[in-house]
Amino acid sequence: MSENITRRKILIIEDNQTTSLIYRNYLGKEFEVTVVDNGAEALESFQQHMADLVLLDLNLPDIDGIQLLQSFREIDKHIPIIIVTGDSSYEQVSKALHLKATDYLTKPIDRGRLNVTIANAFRDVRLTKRISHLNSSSKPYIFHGMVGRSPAITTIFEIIKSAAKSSASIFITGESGTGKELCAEAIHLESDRRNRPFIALNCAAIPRELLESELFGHVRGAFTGANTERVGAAKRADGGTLFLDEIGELPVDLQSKLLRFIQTRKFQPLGSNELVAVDVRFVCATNRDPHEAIAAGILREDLYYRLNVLPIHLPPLRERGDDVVLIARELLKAISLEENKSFQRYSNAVESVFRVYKWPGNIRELSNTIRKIIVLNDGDVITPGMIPSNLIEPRQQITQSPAEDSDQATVNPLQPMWKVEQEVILMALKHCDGRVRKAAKLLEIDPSTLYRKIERWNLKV
Ligand SMILES: Nc1ncnc2c1ncn2[C@@H]1O[C@H](COP(=O)(O)OP(=O)(O)OP(=O)(O)O)[C@@H](O)[C@H]1O
Repeated sequence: MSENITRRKILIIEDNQTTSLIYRNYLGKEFEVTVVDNGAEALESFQQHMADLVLLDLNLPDIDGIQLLQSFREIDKHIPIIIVTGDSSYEQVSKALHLKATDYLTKPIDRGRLNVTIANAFRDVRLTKRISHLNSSSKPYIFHGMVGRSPAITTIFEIIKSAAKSSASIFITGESGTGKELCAEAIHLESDRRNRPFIALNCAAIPRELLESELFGHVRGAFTGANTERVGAAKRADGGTLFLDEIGELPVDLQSKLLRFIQTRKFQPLGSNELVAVDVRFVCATNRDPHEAIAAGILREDLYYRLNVLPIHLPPLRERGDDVVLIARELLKAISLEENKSFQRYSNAVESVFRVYKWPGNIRELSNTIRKIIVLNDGDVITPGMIPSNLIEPRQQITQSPAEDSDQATVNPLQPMWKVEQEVILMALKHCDGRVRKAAKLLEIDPSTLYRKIERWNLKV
């Protein structure tokens, strides 16, 4: 290795001398560390681009740490900023994460956790750079069944590829229906374990009293009704991947057993005195916010940190831009075939509705909606009249937030012309049950003009 490799720089903002000494001791060998003990100096250092990563204590003598974080983000959107709190107040952490802090640590600082958190933050920056390079070239958009071309999802494809190479545990978060199980399978299929089993256990779908036996198995006679021996998911996954979905639903005492299993790679089936050793890769998922689950005492913090070596957050469908249409088209092909129907495509207006609707149930909701449309209708083209009415709420397609609307109202009592036009078009569409031609007739304009306006403003018909 070259002697001249520049060490990465970490800016530490910490007013407690003992803590900053500990940081120097933990990080000084690997990184070039600069420590400042107040907000003013921190801002000055930051503005001079002295750092590749920032460790920011939120409780500073001269300035509110949250404010400082906000200023840093205004200067640099991408630099990893890890915040440090003394009291792990969820409110403060949540505020900081909302302001795009990369991660957080609570005091006292644990050396292992500090190293993992910093390594993850640097990894994310590397990936972001690779992704922006990839996004400038054309690329396939189906990855192990996951459809998408948006930067939000191609970032995930890259994370999966790089994470699959290691054996480290992976913690997937994301709203319900965002594809967490599909993502876990993709990790397995990308890894060297692909020819060994992928075992998924949905902790929310199994009665609590049966969970331990489902996970670790039991010997005959372990409990009333255990007439035969049962091999649990942990053993069945030997050599492969064990996917624990809805990990927050595991009772806390079972979470301790799982933690021991992860640490030792050994477990005891129910009713047995013998330890069974296996080689498994852990992937787990939750649709809860893990920090909230920890604060609520539902998820053990030590288990979370054990599993969260490589975090993956799946973005909701509404943040994946035009992927919604790409996914909808793939689903149309597959479901039409399954249901023996002849649908070939969506009308432009329907695709506009898909783009504007927020999809709270994400891809599962999209898939269910498309199946419902296909089952209940016939033809080649899916048209607005076939769409369930819950997808079409008045004013939903005007993308301004209510805050923007009210600002506008206080400053200027008159509406801009485009807005008046949008409202009239929406009223007409609503009046005509989304039938564009009928609405065009009512408005005395050409249907093609109306279609163009619907497209341009992404109006929901
Ligand atoms: N990017 C994608 N492209 C196409 N289909 C997808 C994509 N992501 C998910 N799906 C499909 O959406 C459905 C929901 O996915 P999955 O079960 O993996 O979500 P989940 O996040 O695990 O949901 P839950 O939190 O409710 O368990 C599945 O049918 C899956 O095949």
